[in-house]
Amino acid sequence: MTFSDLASFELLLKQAPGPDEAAKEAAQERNAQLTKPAGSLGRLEEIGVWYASWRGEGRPRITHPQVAIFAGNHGITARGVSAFPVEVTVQMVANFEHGGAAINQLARNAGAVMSVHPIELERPTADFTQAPAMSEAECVAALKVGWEAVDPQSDLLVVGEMGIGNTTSAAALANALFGGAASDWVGRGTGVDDAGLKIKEEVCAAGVALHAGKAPLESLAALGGREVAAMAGAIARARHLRIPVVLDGFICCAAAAVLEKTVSGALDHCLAGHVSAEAAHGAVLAELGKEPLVAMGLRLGEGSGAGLAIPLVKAAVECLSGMATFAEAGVSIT
Ligand SMILES: O=C(O)c1ccc[n+]([C@@H]2O[C@H](COP(=O)([O-])O)[C@@H](O)[C@H]2O)c1
Ligand SMILES: Cc1cc2nc[nH]c2cc1C
Repeated sequence: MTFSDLASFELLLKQAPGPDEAAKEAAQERNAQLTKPAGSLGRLEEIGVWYASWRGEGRPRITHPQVAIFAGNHGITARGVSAFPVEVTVQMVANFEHGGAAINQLARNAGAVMSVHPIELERPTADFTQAPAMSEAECVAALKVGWEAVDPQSDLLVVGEMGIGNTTSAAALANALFGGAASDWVGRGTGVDDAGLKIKEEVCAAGVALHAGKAPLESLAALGGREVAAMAGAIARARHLRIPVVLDGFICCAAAAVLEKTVSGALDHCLAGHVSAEAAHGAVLAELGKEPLVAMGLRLGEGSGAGLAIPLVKAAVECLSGMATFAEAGVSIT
């Protein structure tokens, strides 16, 4: 299964499998018999049943979580939209590869295997206030990096990103997808001051105006970045492989939103891992109808919020599949 242009990628999105209703019913039935008052594990119960429905098993386990980190560089960094220099992208890729980043610790903490995918860092995207950030072919190539990064053997996926300037790209994408004003979607990213925030707003508004009226996947090419497209590709592939996904912060969710806006329900196999401190992340989650698992004020990206949430998803599945039923434990119901 593959794609060669945005139209064939869209077709794949439309052909994606849905949840397994028999597995869902089996998990619900099992959940109802476990040694606890009905509903007393709260959202853990919902998450366990949701996970079972995507895996097609009434009593699943999570043994092979995967964290895939994508990196890209952005032409709009020349406009002064970040608190950090563009070289930090490649430097952080080296840090990921050497195990020194926050996500390395969070992935290990979660028992996840981590892969790092720098995408043509030496060739930044075009400044989207002047031209589309990527051609269709460049966007398709980046979608494919994500598509191919997913290990078919994994049973939970986190996608994360690294890309100086990408909160501006994500803000423009969210603005194009959801409407409103640039000021609704820009935030401080790595920590820009008020002057930087104003530049971000202008850059976002100019990009959205230049590329107005495009379909969501075309907006991804016009306003996104290579790491943004790769995350979208990975999330779409995970759906085909029935691998549930934990979404990360603002940039990850902007990438995911492209899929949802292309095909409604395209993110039904995804949970929101956390709500980032980036100003508009909550609004993106609200648009996607996702309730975050964790709200701890993170605004790092690189998959960190989702990595932090993996153990919660594991906990839900362990309870569903590992607990004894009332009958097995000899615990009285009445
Ligand atoms: O995930 C988030 O919500 C998030 C919020 C703020 C910043 N980031 C990270 O910071 C970088 C982008 O910030 P900036 O200021 O360069 O646009 C990029 O590498 C992201 O991983 C990520
Ligand atoms: C140091 C640093 C680490 C990051 N990790 C993800 N985005 C980042 C941005 C910066 C600046």
